[in-house]
Amino acid sequence: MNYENAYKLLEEKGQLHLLKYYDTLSEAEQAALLNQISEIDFSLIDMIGHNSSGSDSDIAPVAALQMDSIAEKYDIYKNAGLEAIKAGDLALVLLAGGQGTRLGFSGPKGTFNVGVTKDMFIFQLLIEHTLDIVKMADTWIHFFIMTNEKNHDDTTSFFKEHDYFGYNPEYVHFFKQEMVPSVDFNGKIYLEEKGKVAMSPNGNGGWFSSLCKAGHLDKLTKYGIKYINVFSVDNVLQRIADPVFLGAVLTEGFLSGGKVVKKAYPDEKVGVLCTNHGKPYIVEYYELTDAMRDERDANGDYAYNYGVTLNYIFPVDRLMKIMNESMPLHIVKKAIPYVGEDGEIVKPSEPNGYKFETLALDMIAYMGTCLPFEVDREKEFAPIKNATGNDSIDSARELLKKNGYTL
Ligand SMILES: CC(=O)N[C@H]1[C@@H](OP(=O)(O)O)O[C@H](CO)[C@@H](O)[C@@H]1O
Repeated sequence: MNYENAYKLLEEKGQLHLLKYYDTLSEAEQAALLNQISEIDFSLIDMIGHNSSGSDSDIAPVAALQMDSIAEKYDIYKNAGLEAIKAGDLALVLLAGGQGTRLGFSGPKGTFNVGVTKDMFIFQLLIEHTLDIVKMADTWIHFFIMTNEKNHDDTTSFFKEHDYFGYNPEYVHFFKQEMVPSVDFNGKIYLEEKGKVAMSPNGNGGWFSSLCKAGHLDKLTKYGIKYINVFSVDNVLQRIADPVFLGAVLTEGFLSGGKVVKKAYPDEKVGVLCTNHGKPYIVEYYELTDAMRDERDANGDYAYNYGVTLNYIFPVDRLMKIMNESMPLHIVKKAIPYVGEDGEIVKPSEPNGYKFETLALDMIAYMGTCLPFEVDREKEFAPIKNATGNDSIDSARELLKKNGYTL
């Protein structure tokens, strides 16, 4: 895109301020800015005021497949899952494109070292968990890793430096999460630097379209992959490619599944798997009303007592359908650093605009059915989200120790 075209487009969209410092930029910076402008999806900005989440809902709880029932059919599930893994039906997608702002760690989250006396990187732990299954199934499992524009190079070089922690590099595939612009409360796109539009990852629901845009759809087809186990980078204890989970989804006749844990307390920051108009649905913790939080079932237990761990199994054929659907867009208030009136960079501590996100949990609604599969939180749920307190490095270290890890 040349300057004239960019000018015309921005004038039409009411975003001409993005060129305010154009003349002061070097040639390379000018080219980079024009390139960024050419990639902006302006239709997002028209959605402000039309947040499509949370409207017209009819929410009801669903019963989880609990650990005691799973134990009874453990061998049946495990064998069914292993058979599918051996047949090459399962691939993995690690969501590592987030910005990790809450943790206050500037590198890619997966490169964070939870070890104390020795190195134990988050990526390393996740790969080691997967290697357990690779050995059990005696087959490599395709391992896709979603990064973002900002952490991609650091992530890929980290894996190379550490020899992929023993994984077969031919089975590791990286792709970048798409970026969307951040805007002020009036829909004006922010500049992050004089020659740079403020962009942020498009939320974890964008992973499948980003995977496809990166050209990996061919691989899914070529390798005959039928299911994808998608999971977050932050839970260092989670079981990945878990044959028991996959086997339960398959044998119980569900189209998808989500691992859930019994909530530690009613306000725990986990999404709850339920139904909306009879279809599987997740109410995120910040959308859970007090009435839902306190509702009891016939046994006197909390009705929405199970939270998702962000570890799902999705069927590839349904994911392909989603590509043509427009996923609900969450317009989220955030504190966005920007170039102020005087040209200086401002770092606000309070929200000053919106970011646009689609969420992985919204994909559930397109899956037909979803099995809430209970796992033991002491053994499988150690998310690292914050620097201290709940879901922190400290709490994760405690849980790792309880599970026999020497840190
Ligand atoms: C959008 C999304 O997927 N949110 C997830 C995710 O929460 P965050 O606070 O966004 O990290 O991880 C939680 C589990 O740690 C899960 O319960 C929740 O639903």
